[in-house]
Amino acid sequence: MINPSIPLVDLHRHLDGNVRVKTIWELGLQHGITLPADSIETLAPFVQIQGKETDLIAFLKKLDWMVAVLADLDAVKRVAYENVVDAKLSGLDYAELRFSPYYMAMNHNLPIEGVVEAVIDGVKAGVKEHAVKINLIGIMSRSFGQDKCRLELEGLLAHRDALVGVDLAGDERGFPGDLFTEHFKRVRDAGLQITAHAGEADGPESMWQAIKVLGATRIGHGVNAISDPKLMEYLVKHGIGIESCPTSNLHTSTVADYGVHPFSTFLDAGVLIGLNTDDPGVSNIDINHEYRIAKSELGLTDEQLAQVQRNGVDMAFISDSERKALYASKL
Ligand SMILES: O=c1[nH]cnc2c1ncn2[C@@H]1O[C@H](CO)[C@@H](O)[C@H]1O
Ligand SMILES: [Zn+2]
Repeated sequence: MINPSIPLVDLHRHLDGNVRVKTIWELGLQHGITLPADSIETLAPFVQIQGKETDLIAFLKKLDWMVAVLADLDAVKRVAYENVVDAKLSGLDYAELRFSPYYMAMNHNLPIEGVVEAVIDGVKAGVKEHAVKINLIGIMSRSFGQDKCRLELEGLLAHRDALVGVDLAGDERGFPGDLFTEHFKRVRDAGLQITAHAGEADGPESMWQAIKVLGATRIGHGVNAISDPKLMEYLVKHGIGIESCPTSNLHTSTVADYGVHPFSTFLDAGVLIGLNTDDPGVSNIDINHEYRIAKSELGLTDEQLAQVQRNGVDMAFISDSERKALYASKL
């Protein structure tokens, strides 16, 4: 299913949506934080999807316990470190881990910039011990509004050199992209790449905005593009990458079931589309699961799966020489 001669990548993976249940439990104990359950087993349903949620907002609530236990910067560092270990354990050659420093900081009033530093430190420590290539994408969590996102951006830009890009995540419907026009101008001025969650909880207009107003060259999810032929054409013509996360789409009720997921419509149209996990801890999946689903439920052939695997490498926020080296590492 996964072609061993092509690098395996995951470009859409929330580090703060991938905290191990055991770690939530242990950090809760360590810091005297009251959790909604009295064992690891009974805690799991509070942080992992059971079946599916009614919408994106309900899904996102599952992440709240993952950040509720981040009582100090050591906890943040631990979570970042474990994310690298998890990426390695799932067989990834390269991952882009994204995180929202304000969301991680807010429960215990941690310094936003300190959270960014702790994530960078944790990832560095992980990479040192485990041979896997990792880059970081900073998130602005739109659900907290323009001002909080400004603070978040400042914390991120203070460590601009440790990042490859910036993303916009959270409540897409309630907080449209154009609220963050100024923010993304600063991101572009800083020379960082841009991806944005769009076409997940809202329609094609939200994707146009992400591309034309914010400057996104990749789109997270983008499921709803298929209702706009002009947009589909634009994606192909301009090589805009779609970071698809099918199981997440099922869990947020963005699609009713795998059978109606438009993944192969994108592929057939020639859109650069890849497979990713989104929030592996919340969805209780890994990247292998997504490739299995793509074959058994989305109906992709082995050839198409290989194309998707290469698409991931081709849309990664890395330089051409890094891309070459990544491909060469599998030959
Ligand atoms: O599937 C998703 N769609 C939109 N936003 C998301 C998704 N998963 C996580 N986040 C958001 O990303 C930030 C944490 O990294 C949080 O704002 C969380 O709500
Ligand atoms: Zn996401």
